[in-house]
Amino acid sequence: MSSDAATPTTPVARVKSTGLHKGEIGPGVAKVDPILVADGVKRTFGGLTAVDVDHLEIPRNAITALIGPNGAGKTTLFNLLTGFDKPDQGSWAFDGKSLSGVPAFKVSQRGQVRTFQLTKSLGLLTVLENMKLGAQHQRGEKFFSGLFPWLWRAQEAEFDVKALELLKRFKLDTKKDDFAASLSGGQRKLLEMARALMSDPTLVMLDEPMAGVNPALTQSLLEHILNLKDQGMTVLFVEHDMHMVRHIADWVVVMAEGRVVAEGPPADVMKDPAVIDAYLGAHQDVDLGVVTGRYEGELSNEAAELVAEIEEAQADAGQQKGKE
Ligand SMILES: Nc1ncnc2c1ncn2[C@@H]1O[C@H](COP(=O)(O)OP(=O)(O)OP(=O)(O)O)[C@@H](O)[C@H]1O
Repeated sequence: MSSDAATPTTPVARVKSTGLHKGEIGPGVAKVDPILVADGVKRTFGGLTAVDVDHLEIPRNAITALIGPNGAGKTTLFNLLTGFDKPDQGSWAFDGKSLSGVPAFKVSQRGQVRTFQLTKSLGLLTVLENMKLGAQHQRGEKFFSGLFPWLWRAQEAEFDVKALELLKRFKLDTKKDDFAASLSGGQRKLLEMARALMSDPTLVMLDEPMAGVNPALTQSLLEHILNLKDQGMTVLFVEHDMHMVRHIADWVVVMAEGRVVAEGPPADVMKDPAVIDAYLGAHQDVDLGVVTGRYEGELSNEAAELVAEIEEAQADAGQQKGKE
C-alpha cells in the first residue's frame, strides 16, 4: 500500500440530511424527493423467497444504508435494481422512468451505477484498463464508428484524461500500470468506486464498501463516499459495518427475510425493536457483531458500544412492554 493512499484526508464536519421522508416513519415510507421507487418486487429461488419488497423509496442526494442479517436479501435486491437479475414480479423506476426489465449496461447508461467486485479476470487488467471499462458509450465498440479510428482514438484520449484525473483523486495514479490484482483490499475498493465514477452517475450503489479494508484506509474511503454526496450524487450502500452506517448514513433501510422491516435515520433505526429482533432473533445470547459476521472473537470498542446500545434499547423495549 502506498503511504499516500493510507494518509487519511482531514475529516470535514458534515451535517446529515434530515427531513427526507413524508408522514409517519415505517417500512415503505414516502420520501420528499425519491430517486428510486420500487413496488412489489419479489424474487424466489425454488421455494425460498429471497426478496419480497412491497414498497421502497430511496431519497435523492442522501446516503442510504441497506442493512440486515446474512441472507436478508440485500445483494439480491441490489442485483434486481441494477438489472443483474430478474424478479418474479414487481416494478421500479429510477428518476421517474421505469427500469423494470432494463439490462445492466443500460441501467448504468441512465446514471444508476453499482460497484462490482474485482474478479480474477479484472485483476489481470491494469488499474487504468479497469477504469476504462467503466466508461460509457465507447465509440470504438460500435460498428460504424469502429470504421473511423480517429473517432474512437479521440474518445480513448478523453477517457485516459478522465481516468487519470479520477485515479489521482483516489490516490491510485501511481498504480495505473499495475495489475489490479496487486492492489490491497482497500485500494481495490477505491478502484471499484473510481471506476463507477467514469460514467458520471447520479446514483452510486456500493456493495459492502468496507469489506476487507485495512483500518488505515477506512477514513479515506468514508471521505470519498461523503464527497459523492457533496458532488450531488445519491449513494445507496450495503454494509455490515454498523459503525460506518451510523457514521455516514442519512437514512437506513433494514431488511430481514427478504422484506423491509424498518427504515429511518440511523440513530432511530438502531433502537427499533424490529431491527433488534431481525439481528438478534433467536440468538439473544449472541452479540450483533458476531451475527453480522463482522467481528470474530474479541469486540472492538465501537462494537462493544453498539452491543451495549442495543442491549439498552432492548431493556427499554422490555420495560415498555411491561408497562403495557
Ligand atoms: N442464485 C441463488 N440461488 C439460490 N439461492 C440464492 C441465490 N442467491 C441468493 N440466494 C438466497 O437468497 C437469500 C438472500 O441472499 P442474499 O445474498 O441476497 O442475502 P444478503 O442479505 O445479501 O446476505 P449477506 O449479507 O450474507 O450477503 C439467501 O437465503 C440466499 O441463500
